[in-house]
Amino acid sequence: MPAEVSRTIIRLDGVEKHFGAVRALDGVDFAVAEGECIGLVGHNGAGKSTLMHMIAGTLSLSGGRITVGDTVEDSYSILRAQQRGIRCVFQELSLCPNLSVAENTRVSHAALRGFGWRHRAATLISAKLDEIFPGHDISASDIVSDLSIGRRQMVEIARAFTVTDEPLDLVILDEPTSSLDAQTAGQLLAFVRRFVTGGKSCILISHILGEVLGNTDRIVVMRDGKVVVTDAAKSFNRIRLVAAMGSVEPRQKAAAAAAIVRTTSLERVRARPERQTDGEELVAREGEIIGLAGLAGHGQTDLLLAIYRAAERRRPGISVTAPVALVAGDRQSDGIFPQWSIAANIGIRSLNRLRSGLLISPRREADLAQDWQKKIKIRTPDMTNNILSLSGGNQQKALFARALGSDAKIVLMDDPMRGVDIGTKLEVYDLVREEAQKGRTFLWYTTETDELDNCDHVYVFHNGRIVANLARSELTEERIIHSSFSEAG
Ligand SMILES: Nc1ncnc2c1ncn2[C@@H]1O[C@H](COP(=O)(O)OP(=O)(O)OP(=O)(O)O)[C@@H](O)[C@H]1O
Repeated sequence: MPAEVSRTIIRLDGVEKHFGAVRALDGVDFAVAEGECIGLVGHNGAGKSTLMHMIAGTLSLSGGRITVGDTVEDSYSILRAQQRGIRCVFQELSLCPNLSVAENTRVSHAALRGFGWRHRAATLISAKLDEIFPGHDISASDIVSDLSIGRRQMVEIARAFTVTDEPLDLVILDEPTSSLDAQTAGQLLAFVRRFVTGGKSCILISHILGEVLGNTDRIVVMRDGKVVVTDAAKSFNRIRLVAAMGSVEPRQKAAAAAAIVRTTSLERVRARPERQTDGEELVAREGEIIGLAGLAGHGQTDLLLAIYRAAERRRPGISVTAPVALVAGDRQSDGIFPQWSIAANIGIRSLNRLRSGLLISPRREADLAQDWQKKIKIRTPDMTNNILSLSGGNQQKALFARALGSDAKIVLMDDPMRGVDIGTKLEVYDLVREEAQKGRTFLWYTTETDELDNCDHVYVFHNGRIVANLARSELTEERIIHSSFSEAG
């Protein structure tokens, strides 16, 4: 990026944001130049999303100053940001579920009105989906609630890049690849490079450090509400980046390689996907960590949910022999109870243990919550705060605590590490392996190939069927991708 000649799109000076006692932003200076892609990284709760809310105008400042172009903005707002060509794709998706993809496009473009607006909206969004995600199978007439979370994320991203009568200079992408499989994420990152090469700007927030190192021009590291390091992306490697975030150096490969001794072959789950016709089944035993892999939306989540339901009520083709807990991947729609405290959200799966007589003991609930707050570092001053006061990654940690803190012998994980920072991820991997050693069974769907290193063996899915069963020694990215495109017999 030729910094001296580039126009500054937006500048923040000494920006503060307080939520009660929490200083989410504590004097942040930050600027975006024309034609650059900035990578923004930091631990869960570091303040990344809050900073993006400032730039997108969705939250007001507690202190400091915002300048867009040459204008100091005194009453900056979401409307003003849009007029100045600034858009944001937030972590929590904002599409209206009961509307179609085209109708959702109309919602963010007032210019799409009058006769034939529906057709114009459909053409606009379809063209952008084709440009960013060639080969996608989303129709403009699809109703959003019928789409998988990954496809919803694709629509939300494509919509942010559509242009009618308002300018478009800067797009903020807050963990945009969290629900996308590796191939779709690659399409998006390639598009982002084309976008910035064309003179536009992007801010990319991601916990997948390879994405940031490989696709951005400049990296900004946040820690506890402050910007602690800003430098050219090429001056970082993984070790420097992880150190700047204040986390430990990744060691999962070595740890995962540690021999896992199985003492029993007690079968816990046996499940055949509905569309499986060749007799192949998923089998999970006591103390095993079983991976589910393949392109997103190819039946992995469906099978986990079927197993979850089978624990309640018999289903053909599935046998489950012990209590089950689920860590949902889509925390917005089936994970958290938004009206409840963090502690209540964690305790809900352990009510029997928390009961004192007929009532839930607040003391026991608080103890359980505190114990897990320490174990996986849920960043909050008070576990009785509402769950929505947590950053996205910390909400995800609370869902982990709910499942691991329960008495379930079988834990189903539906791509649960999305949005969890690298330091915590490694601790959770250790925890999962420890729990497996003690006899728990894990079924773990993940879109991050690295995570499969923690598994004893991995079932690869394609078109709703198991197409390969790979032992840990056979696991390579190429092998998984190759299997992902093959057909079951
Ligand atoms: N509405 C709110 N009420 C109270 N506290 C909040 C609210 N929103 C954010 N916070 C707090 O502000 C801090 C920064 O949160 P933020 O969401 O910006 O973090 P983040 O870096 O985006 O984290 P993650 O990687 O988990 O998404 C956290 O301590 C969070 O709990």
